[in-house]
Amino acid sequence: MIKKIRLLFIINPASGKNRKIAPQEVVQRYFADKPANEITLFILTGDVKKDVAEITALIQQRGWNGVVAAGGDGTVKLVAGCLLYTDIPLGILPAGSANGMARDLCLPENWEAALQVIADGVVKHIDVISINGREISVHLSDIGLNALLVKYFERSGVRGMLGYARVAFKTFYYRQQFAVVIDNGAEEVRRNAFMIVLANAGRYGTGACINPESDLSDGIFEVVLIKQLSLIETLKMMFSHRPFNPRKTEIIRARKAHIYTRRKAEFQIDGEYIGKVNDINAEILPRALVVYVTAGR
Ligand SMILES: Nc1ncnc2c1ncn2[C@@H]1O[C@H](COP(=O)(O)OP(=O)(O)OP(=O)(O)O)[C@@H](O)[C@H]1O
Repeated sequence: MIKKIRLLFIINPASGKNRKIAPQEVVQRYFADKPANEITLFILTGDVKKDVAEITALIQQRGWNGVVAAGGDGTVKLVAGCLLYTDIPLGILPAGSANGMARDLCLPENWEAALQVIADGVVKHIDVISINGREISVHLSDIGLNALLVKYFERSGVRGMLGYARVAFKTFYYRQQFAVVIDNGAEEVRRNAFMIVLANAGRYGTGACINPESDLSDGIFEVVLIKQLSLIETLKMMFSHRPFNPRKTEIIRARKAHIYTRRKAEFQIDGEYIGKVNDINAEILPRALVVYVTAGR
């Protein structure tokens, strides 16, 4: 008997700026010869509050087999927030410009192959980080240098690798160290750092490995401190995709952490610039989210 699946697709029309074909076309084409399946499309409007309210209501209305985020990490985060503790699996159609979470889950970049992963129905429970009790981070959040890069990048409107490199050099030029106190319940650590990462996952969308200890289902997250930063090191991490020099980083494992910076610093969550902060309470929500994964991974 053919298994019937009922899927809700949340599509971000603004993700992956330069794409030639809309994800909904690929979804409709993929399911055209599978009429037993029921597909519903929801196109995000950009009004986050309204979108979240409508998606939450839709999720509660019907028995979905899965809800798919078609977009980048920001879209994945938005949909994940609506699915926490529901046991409804989250699928990812990597339609963003960088797709860090899809990469960390080793999902295929090709959309038909990514849809096949969802149709295959293999799932895994993963952790999520709660931030200040009102936000979640599924992938990587950080304070300092990279958040400044995200801010410049969002505001500059530039696209593509060359535009990214230009903004990255500008960010690097204006880098600043700041004093930070990190308390994970077991110890209080005082350091100077250029950047502090709250890492559920391991790699940025560029492929740069920031957290070699990443395990999405281990019930802990890593606080990664970048204490020294040279241009060569940064380029190496961005383009060779090897982990950052361990002598210049420090990794603190935590279930809960309080992070305090004397001076306010830039903050980003899953690729979205949040603003300046100096006080963050982060806590792991173990296995709060179910995701579709490639069989055998
Ligand atoms: N209809 C829309 N118009 C404009 N912006 C939108 C719309 N829907 C969602 N957004 C915004 O898109 C952002 C999320 O984009 P997302 O991160 O998924 O894509 P991306 O930036 O292309 O990908 P990546 O994070 O992989 O670089 C959110 O800030 C969200 O508010």
